[in-house]
Amino acid sequence: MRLEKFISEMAKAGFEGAIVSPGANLYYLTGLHIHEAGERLTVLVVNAEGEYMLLAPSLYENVIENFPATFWRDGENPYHRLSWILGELKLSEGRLLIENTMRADWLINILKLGNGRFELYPLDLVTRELRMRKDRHEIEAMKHAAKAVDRVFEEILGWDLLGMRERDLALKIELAVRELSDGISFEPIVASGENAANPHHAPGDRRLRKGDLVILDYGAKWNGYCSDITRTIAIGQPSEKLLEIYEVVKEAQENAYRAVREGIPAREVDRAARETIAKAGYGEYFTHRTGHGLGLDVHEEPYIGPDSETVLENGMTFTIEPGIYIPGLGGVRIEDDVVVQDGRGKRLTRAERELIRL
Ligand SMILES: CSCC[C@H](N)C(=O)N1CCC[C@H]1C(=O)O
Repeated sequence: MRLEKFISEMAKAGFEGAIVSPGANLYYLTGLHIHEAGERLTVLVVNAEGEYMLLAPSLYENVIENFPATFWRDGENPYHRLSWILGELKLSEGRLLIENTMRADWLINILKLGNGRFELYPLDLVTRELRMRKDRHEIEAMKHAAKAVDRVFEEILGWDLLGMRERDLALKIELAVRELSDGISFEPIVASGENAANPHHAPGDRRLRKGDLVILDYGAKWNGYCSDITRTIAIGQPSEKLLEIYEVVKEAQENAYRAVREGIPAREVDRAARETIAKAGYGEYFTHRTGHGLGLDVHEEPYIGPDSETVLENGMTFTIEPGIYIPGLGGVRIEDDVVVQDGRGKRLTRAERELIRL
């Protein structure tokens, strides 16, 4: 069904075919969950006439059922097979869509096969429009993924965090997420004290101390769909300055959430957060966009930034996660996952947003 829709949109957009490698698009289009195939060439080839063929390593022969596929064995050259498939599907030349995230070695070999006869374009020219609006099954899966991270936050509040290393806390969070879901949507971020001034801090050996604000950013997967939550908690009594920035970020997040409306450009949501932070005098310390789309990928369309033209529609799902990061001092970020429903935003993640002191 999704594959048919994709083929019709691809043809309308003037492309002769597409080459899709394993990942969110392949899963979205076919329901095939192919574990990262590593270096072994695995691609779905589709043409605008509705014909398609999966080329996969023979390791998958027993697990891919009811799907047109051809398998190659270790020792064979898979590109000979791919060349044959491209010929059969009349795709030896022309405008082709190619998976944005394809490995460079596969891409280079495919370009060699084309010998200058392919014009390649990123696949997401077509898939981003299809994937941006979620149906009720997708939203259901995202609600499950969101519930899991809310529950993990409740668990975290019961742990003895004082003196714990960031990396140990990140591992505990990962295990707790895995217990309640299909897995993590990205490696948890635990950023304490001055490390919290780095929005993508990699958890290290620093131990949580009294007076720290600690950013906890983690996500779960359910049926392929992601959640992504951030809460900032306090260990003991933080400084007045940290308490002040916490309140500013909380207000910015609330204002951005309230700004969500069907029919407005996504940049209006970003503006609501950014203006709140700028008015409080911290504009230069809000160094990233307000949010990103969320679905099969943890970062996808619609992006919620100052230049986001995408007009919000019911069924779109994204994060709202403003932050303030002050080098040498620390930082705060508060993030929820939101769906546009009945014309307004509805939070999927619901964990406590008031500052919790442990
Ligand atoms: C996938 S790693 C980062 C996860 C995090 N929740 C996130 O998306 N962000 C943290 C800083 C801003 C935002 C981002 O756009 O990267």
